[in-house]
Amino acid sequence: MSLAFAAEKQLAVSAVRRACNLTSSVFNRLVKSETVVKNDKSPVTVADFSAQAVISSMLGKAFPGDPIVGEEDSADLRLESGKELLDRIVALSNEALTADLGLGENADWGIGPGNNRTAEEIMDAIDRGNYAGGKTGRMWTIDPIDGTKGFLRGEQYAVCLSLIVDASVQLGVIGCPNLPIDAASPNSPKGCIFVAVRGQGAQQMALSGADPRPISIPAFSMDQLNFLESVESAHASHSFHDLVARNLALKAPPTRMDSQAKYCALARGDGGVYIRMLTSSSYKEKIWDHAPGSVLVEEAGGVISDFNGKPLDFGAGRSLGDNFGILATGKDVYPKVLEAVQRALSERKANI
Ligand SMILES: Nc1ncnc2c1ncn2[C@@H]1O[C@H](COP(=O)(O)O)[C@@H](O)[C@H]1OP(=O)(O)O
Ligand SMILES: [Mg+2]
Ligand SMILES: [Mg+2]
Ligand SMILES: [Mg+2]
Repeated sequence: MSLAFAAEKQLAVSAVRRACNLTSSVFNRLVKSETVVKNDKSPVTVADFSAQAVISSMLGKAFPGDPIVGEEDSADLRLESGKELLDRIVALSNEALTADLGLGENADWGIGPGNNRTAEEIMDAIDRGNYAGGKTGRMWTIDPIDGTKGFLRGEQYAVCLSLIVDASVQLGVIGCPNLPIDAASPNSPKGCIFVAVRGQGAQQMALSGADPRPISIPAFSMDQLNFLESVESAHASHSFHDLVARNLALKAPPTRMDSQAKYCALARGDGGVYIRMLTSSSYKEKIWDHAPGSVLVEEAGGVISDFNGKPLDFGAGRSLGDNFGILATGKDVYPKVLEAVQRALSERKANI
C-alpha cells in the first residue's frame, strides 16, 4: 500500500524544484545585471508570476479538480501595458516547464520538451490561484516567491506550496535556493527543498533531490535557544521580540532571515524559536505564508500556535482566521516561551 499523498508529494517537489530553478535563473540573469536600476522591482515581478504559472500549470495537469489559493493574479498582464511583461513571463515559464531535468518525472504532468503553453494558458494557470479558500475540501496554496525583499538582496527567499484538506495542512513543500544544505558550514552548497506530509515526518533534500534526510527539532537548553525573526522591521516587531527574549533571559542573539526559510531553519535546528509579532493591526497574515511552514514544524516535532496558544486557522479564507501573533518552537520549550510571550504582552499593555 502506498503512503497517503504520495502522488501529491511527488508532484509538489517536482513543481517547487522547477520554480526554484526559474527564480534562481531570473536572479542570475536580471537582479545581478547592472542594467537593472536599484530598487527596480520588475525582476521579482517576472519571477513571481512565472513561478506561480509553472506550479499551477503542473497542478492543473495532475489534479485538475483541486482549487488553488495563490498570491498572484494576472489582471495586470491582461492590460495592453502588461504586454512586454507577459512576453517575458511566457518565455520564462515555458523554459522552466519544458526543461529536460532527467529526473524521471511523470510525463502526465505536462512537463519536458515540447510542452510549451500559450500566453492565454499561462495567464489562466496564474488565475487558477484565485480561490477564496474555506473550511472544507481540498485546496493548494502557492506563494511563488516568499520574501521578495530577500530575493532582491540575494539573501533568503522561499518557493512555497501546500495542500490543505478540510482546513488542516496535509503536505508542505518549501524550496530555499539560497539556504546552505548544511547550516553548520555556511559555505556548503546552497539550495534545499523541505518536505513534510502529515504523519510521515519532515525531510530535507538538495534541490536536485539528492541527499534526502529526515530532519527534526533538537532539544535546546535555554542557554542555546535563540529567535528566528524577519529581517524587515516593517513585517514583524523586533522590539516586542526583544522583550520576550529578555523575559526568557536568552543569551544568544536573534537570527534574522527573510521568508519561510525561518520555518525550515527551525525544523532542522538552526534556530530555536520562530516568533512573529505584526507591526500593524490592519495587516492580515496570508495562509500561503504559513501553511507549508506549519506542517513542516509539526512534523519535525515542534508546536506552532498564535500568541494565545490557539492553532493557526487555515479555514477562514485567503487570510488566516482569528489568530494573533505566531510562535513555533520545540515541544519541550514551547510552554515556557508561550508564557514569556504572554508576559511581554501584559507588560506592553501596562506601559501604553
Ligand atoms: N506589512 C506586512 N506585514 C507583515 N508581512 C508582510 C507585510 N507585507 C508583506 N508581508 C509578507 O510577509 C512575508 C515576509 O515575511 P518576512 O519579513 O518574515 O520575510 C512575505 O509573505 C511578505 O510578502 P511576500 O510574499 O510578497 O514577500
Ligand atoms: Mg509570502
Ligand atoms: Mg510572495
Ligand atoms: Mg508579494
